[in-house]
Amino acid sequence: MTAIQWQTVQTYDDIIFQRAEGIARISINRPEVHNAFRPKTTFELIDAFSRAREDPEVGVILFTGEGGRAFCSGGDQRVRGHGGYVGEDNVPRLNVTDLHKLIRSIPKPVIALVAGWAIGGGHVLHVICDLTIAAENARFGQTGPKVGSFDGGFGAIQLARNVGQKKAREIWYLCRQYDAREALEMGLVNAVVPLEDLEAEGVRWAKQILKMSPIAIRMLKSAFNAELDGMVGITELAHNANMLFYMTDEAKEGRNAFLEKREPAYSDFSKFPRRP
Ligand SMILES: CC(C)(COP(=O)(O)OP(=O)(O)OC[C@H]1O[C@@H](n2cnc3c(N)ncnc32)[C@H](O)[C@@H]1OP(=O)(O)O)[C@@H](O)C(=O)NCCC(=O)NCCSC(=O)c1cc(O)c2ccccc2c1O
Repeated sequence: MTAIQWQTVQTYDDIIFQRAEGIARISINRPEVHNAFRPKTTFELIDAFSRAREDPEVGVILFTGEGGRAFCSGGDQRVRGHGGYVGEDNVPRLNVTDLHKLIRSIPKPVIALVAGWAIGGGHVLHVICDLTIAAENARFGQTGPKVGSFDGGFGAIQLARNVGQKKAREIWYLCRQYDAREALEMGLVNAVVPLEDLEAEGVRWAKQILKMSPIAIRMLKSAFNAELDGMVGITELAHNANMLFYMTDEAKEGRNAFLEKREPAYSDFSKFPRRP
């Protein structure tokens, strides 16, 4: 049972976006196809995640799928066309890349709550999340080489960071499926709980994180990413340092001197120590 009263934030066709007590809940709502995503689903997810990012009341995001039988089964193969997934505008695209980058860089923890299938591109989505809590009925795996696809981005590289190179290659080369216990053993998920407790457990983890320092959590996510994300990761960490610097009197002295049009030299930084 979930002891939380979710409020709808925004209404969409393919997803549900709710919020309560500092937690956002974003859920794929296409249970008839095991929550496979089409371009519209992905655009809606990007919109909801962006709103959750901008919302100062939200500290943690739960990412899940409706129906209890699937988190997500990846790209909707019925609309897979020539060079991508085809949306209502008839244009083929792989817009899930933008969702991957957003979940990666959003400065708030994203927790995947996986019931049932997390497979193909749906598996990649949980791999990218900061944490994963699995229900006992969860099943994990990649299908790309079976269905003529592959994800050489976070789907391969972050997976290898999570479970090690040998296991990641096994998962991709053999396209086997793994149950929740196996997933826990290999470090693919953080915890396994009964299906009926999944959401409550996610809320419990989120509430524990919400008690922590938001800036400490933000800097940690940024630091974990920076090691792996090259110039983009270092840029995010560096700009978080900017955010902290802008909070100091030293940085404010520079801004004030400019605004006050002080002459001849703008700023007076002499009172600020040069620390060891
Ligand atoms: C997940 C399954 C193993 C479940 O099998 P099960 O027997 O339990 O259920 P059904 O197969 O009967 O499924 C019920 C119902 O759902 C439909 N369905 C399931 N998955 C999809 C799907 N992905 N697309 C469309 N429809 C789906 C299924 O057809 C049934 O409908 P009915 O009308 O027949 O009742 C099994 O369903 C399964 O293997 N699913 C496919 C998993 C898969 O291969 N996914 C795609 C992988 S590729 C991908 O996701 C991908 C997407 C991207 O955007 C990328 C972008 C960039 C790089 C790579 C990308 C990428 O790899």
